Amino acid sequence: MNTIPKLTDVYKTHPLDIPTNKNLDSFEQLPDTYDWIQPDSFPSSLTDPNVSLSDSVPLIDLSDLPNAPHLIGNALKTWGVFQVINHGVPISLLNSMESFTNALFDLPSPHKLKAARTPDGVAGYGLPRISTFFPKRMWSEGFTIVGSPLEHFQKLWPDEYSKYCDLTEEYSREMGSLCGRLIWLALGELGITQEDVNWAGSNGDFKTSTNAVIQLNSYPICPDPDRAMGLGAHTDSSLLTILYQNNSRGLQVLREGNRWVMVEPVNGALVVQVGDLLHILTNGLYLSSVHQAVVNQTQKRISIAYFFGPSEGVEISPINKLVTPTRPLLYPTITWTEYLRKKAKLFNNTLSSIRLCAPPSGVLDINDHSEVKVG
Ligand SMILES: C=C1C[C@]23C[C@@]1(O)CC[C@H]2[C@@]12CCC[C@@](C)(C(=O)O1)[C@H]2[C@@H]3C(=O)O
Ligand SMILES: O=C(O)CCC(=O)C(=O)O
Ligand SMILES: [Fe+2]
Repeated sequence: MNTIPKLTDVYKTHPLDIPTNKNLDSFEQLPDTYDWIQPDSFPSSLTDPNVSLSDSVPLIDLSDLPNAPHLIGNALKTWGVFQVINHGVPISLLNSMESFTNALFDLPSPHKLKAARTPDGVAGYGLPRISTFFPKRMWSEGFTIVGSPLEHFQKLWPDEYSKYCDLTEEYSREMGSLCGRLIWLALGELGITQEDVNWAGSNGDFKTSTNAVIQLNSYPICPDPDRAMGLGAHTDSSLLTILYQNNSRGLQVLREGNRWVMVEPVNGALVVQVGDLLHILTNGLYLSSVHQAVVNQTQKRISIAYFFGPSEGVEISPINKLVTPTRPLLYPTITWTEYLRKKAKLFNNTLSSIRLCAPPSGVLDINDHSEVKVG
């Protein structure tokens, strides 16, 4: 029988033992193993006076009904990312998730290691798998939640695990419905209706056909932030990622394939990013956002990424209506698990490795990551 691999089993065929970071708070100087100094990297609006500061990621008010859909479509075609306010997710929930994330990373290292990710697993405490693609270590810690976090939370908080399980479940529910809303607004701008996406479910709410992963990130204060890197340049594999960042700069997005732009924190806003699978679904029309997280010397930073993707077994391929004589089929059919397995080996070259033909001329190809320099 041909069984469909579960998201939690995706790395069973490609286990990786990634050493966890030492307690980063204890360093007064940047150790050589964390020294990224990047002479060839793209300029950044923070460090390079030639990079325009007026270039800022679109900020969209979701309650601005006549205009929001069009602004979303434009942002995803040109940036692959925008910030959203009036999104309907209670600010109190965002604050609670922020406190919970701080509580998790503030636990002593040996305690956090009780919930360490196994080499062939997806969930738990540790450095993201992408760290193995970079020659130097990343100045961060992560914790990944897939499905129920019960087992891990029981180890971290034997007395309080259930309140944290309830909190992450509520967060997942709210983020899932926001993702559903945003996807339909974004697809609607391309003339796509529910009939064109048969896997979205009979009422189009994606409830039974999607999966979610929550990634908690922590970036401790760094003694030499200009030489270090929190999370190296990458795209997300999801359809859509919704990122909450506390009031501290760090997230940068690659603009027009040649410069980094800081995503300025806005109170209560969420950052919405196109992932590789939405890029595939829209036959390359929406750009998968290339991004990285830098660190700073004054404030600890946390972020919470919600990756919204199709369930195991759902096959993603470019929507028929978006394949035309002038825009031929760019990608083959693929599931999220198949894609993640390829990405575990090919990282930023995964999209270009499965591309069926060159993108139409005149179309900016920021998703050809073979040019992304990582220092
Ligand atoms: C479903 C997933 C997306 C993700 C890989 C993972 O299996 C679990 C963590 C996710 C994350 C978070 C940090 C950046 C990233 C590129 C990584 O290495 O792990 C993403 C992965 C992704 O989107 O490809
Ligand atoms: O911390 C950030 O701002 C970025 C996090 C991120 O890109 C991720 O978790 O995939
Ligand atoms: Fe990311």
